Amino acid sequence: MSEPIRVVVTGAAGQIAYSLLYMIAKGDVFGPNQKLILHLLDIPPMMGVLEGVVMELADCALPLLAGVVPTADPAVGFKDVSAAFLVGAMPRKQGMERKDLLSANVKIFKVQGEALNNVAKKDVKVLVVGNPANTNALICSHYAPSIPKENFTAMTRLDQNRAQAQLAARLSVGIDRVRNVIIWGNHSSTQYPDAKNATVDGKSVVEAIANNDYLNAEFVETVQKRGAAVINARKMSSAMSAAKAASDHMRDWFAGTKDGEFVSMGVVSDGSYGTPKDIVFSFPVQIKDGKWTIKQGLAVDDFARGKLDATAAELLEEKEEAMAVCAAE
Ligand SMILES: NC(=O)c1ccc[n+]([C@@H]2O[C@H](COP(=O)([O-])OP(=O)(O)OC[C@H]3O[C@@H](n4cnc5c(N)ncnc54)[C@H](O)[C@@H]3O)[C@@H](O)[C@H]2O)c1
Ligand SMILES: O=C(O)C[C@H](O)C(=O)O
Repeated sequence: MSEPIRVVVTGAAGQIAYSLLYMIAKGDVFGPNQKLILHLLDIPPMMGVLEGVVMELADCALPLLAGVVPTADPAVGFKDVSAAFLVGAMPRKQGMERKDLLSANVKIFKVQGEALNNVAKKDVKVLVVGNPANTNALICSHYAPSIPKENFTAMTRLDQNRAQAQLAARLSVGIDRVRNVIIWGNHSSTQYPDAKNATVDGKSVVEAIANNDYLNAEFVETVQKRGAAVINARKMSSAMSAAKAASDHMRDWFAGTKDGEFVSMGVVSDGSYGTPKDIVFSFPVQIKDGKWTIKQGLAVDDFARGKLDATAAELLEEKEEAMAVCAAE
């Protein structure tokens, strides 16, 4: 059993954290042999609720959980952490787009970037879940210049899981038989869920489904709008599935991807696939020894090109607005 690592979850009194903390503390993310000290960061008015979460974590009687640090102070929350789940932010309500949250939420990620810069381990792996996730991750990295840009990622794994589930249902096969579906771009309704490189039992999904109208329209729109559909039904945004996706994202980042497989993560663009540099764009990545690399050489046809350009344009607009909000602080 190795020494405990410190892991922070922000928004620890909120609904995603309520599912996520249990997944982390029972070993789903860092494995069955890795002890943890969980740092739980939220805002001062939520400290009473957080006390209840701390009690429940204790009552789960989890052998891997070596300590819990509840706090409203980012300097304590981010101190010496090896992994950071940045969940804490306002969720959208019915009728809103995720970018409507930008001016309220982006300031949180400026403050937390500065705190990570000052007190976290320099090799901390940061996953931004709070929306608009891609742009918040960019801002967080911008205000943490002593930590490599590669260490900041945004979550599009929920979109990937949704896409995989849609394809598996369409094909009437188990979820684990569908691989390598890609989410390109922003975690927003401009994202491009791409089944063209996906496989079912190692064979092409495009050939198995044999219906390009479905793959280019209904499939894309269902995944793009799934978050809104959950909000319309639950009157609250997705939480259990978001926690599962955050757990999947961080597990793969630490443990690596399987040979021949890739997963989607929002990462700082290096210009791959003709995208603008220095925005956080979701790409297919392969991961080895804790480092991700963008999967190169996949075909991008004219249809896909239009989708990639549209989602990149939205990210450039969000970046400009976010930088202006932070500069005005
Ligand atoms: N990327 C994704 O796929 C994805 C999926 C689902 C939800 N989300 C986003 O995740 C965020 C959280 O969703 P939720 O349902 O858990 O919301 P929630 O309102 O239940 O919880 C958010 C928590 O964050 C806390 N918080 C606010 N400001 C904070 C700060 N400065 N520091 C620390 N904590 C702070 C709040 O007090 C609250 O406890 C939202 O922005 C939501 O839109 C993203
Ligand atoms: O859609 C939302 O606002 C929440 C989350 O980003 C989701 O995709 O479910």
